[in-house]
Amino acid sequence: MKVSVIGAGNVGATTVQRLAELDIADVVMLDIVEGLPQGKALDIAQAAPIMGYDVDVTGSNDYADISDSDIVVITAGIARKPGMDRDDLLATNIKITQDVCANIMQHSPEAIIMMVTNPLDVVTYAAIQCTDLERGRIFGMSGLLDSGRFASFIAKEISCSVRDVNAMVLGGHGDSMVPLPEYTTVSGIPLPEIMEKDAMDRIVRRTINAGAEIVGHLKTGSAFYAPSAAIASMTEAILKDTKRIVPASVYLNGEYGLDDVCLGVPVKLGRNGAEEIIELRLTEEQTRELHKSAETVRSGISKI
Ligand SMILES: NC(=O)C1=CN([C@@H]2O[C@H](COP(=O)(O)OP(=O)(O)OC[C@H]3O[C@@H](n4cnc5c(N)ncnc54)[C@H](O)[C@@H]3O)[C@@H](O)[C@H]2O)C=CC1
Ligand SMILES: O=C([O-])CC(=O)C(=O)O
Repeated sequence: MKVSVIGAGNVGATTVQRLAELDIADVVMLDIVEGLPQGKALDIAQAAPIMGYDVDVTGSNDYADISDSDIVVITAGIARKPGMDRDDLLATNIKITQDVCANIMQHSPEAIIMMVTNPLDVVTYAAIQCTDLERGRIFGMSGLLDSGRFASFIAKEISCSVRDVNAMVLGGHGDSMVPLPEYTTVSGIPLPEIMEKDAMDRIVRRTINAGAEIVGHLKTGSAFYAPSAAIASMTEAILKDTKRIVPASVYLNGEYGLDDVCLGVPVKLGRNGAEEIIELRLTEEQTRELHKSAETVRSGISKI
């Protein structure tokens, strides 16, 4: 099997490292900067005998090298700095995404595409417009990351193992995201039964702001360890056809009462990508929040 990662920056290179360590597919890392993907790929390949993985890791500036990929992950684009919103990246990253998608269509048209570049939901919509892939074969990673952050804050708050927390965050990957405490459990126990409302509200707010919190610390860019973990985990679910259910940004065609927009909702991941959209029974308030989030994404889409 073969996975190509476009963009050899923080998210791209860390994703390649994680994928290599999973030992599930050969990996090609591509970037426009000459030498960058080659150097990082060599470094990761030289860790193979020490870490014990057998897959090939190569770096390239030539799209011919991504041919016959099973999955292409797109991380190419600029990242935000303190004081910026993800939407501030739109103009630059849409152009990059259009260029990258045209190249993928030329060199690996059968691949499943996972978008990562921000602003995630708008960029995913733009990528869908540039490709003629079946729905489900192109989607964005964000909800698994946001849910992971939510789960990590919950585990810290109640001092329990993160392994027992199963969190759910829907909506756009931005300030309008919709963490769902009612669909979040700790060892099967619904979160509202074991956490005070004040604490829950505080953790929800921190989850929504989690990307910006890291940007504020790093100053030079944004998060990449947890994002790459989410990408690698989703890639593994697809390659191994595990049918994991995780939130991801997909094109909605009537689901949740929404049309012609990309938004984070639970999907089933398998060999054909996001194979099924799961429709949760939301309360009126949750539905209102999800629709508000869709409006925010739509306003970005109108600027493409
Ligand atoms: N969906 C999500 O949850 C997350 C999304 N992101 C987004 O991922 C993107 C990448 O972030 P980082 O890796 O931290 O940035 P980075 O700046 O470290 O790396 C970006 C890489 O893209 C490359 N690039 C730019 N234009 C290109 C093109 N036309 N073709 C190929 N490569 C190109 C650059 O040379 C650079 O190496 C950003 O837009 C960031 O906002 C980051 C974290 C989470
Ligand atoms: O905050 C950012 O710009 C990067 C990102 O999407 C995240 O870490 O959630």
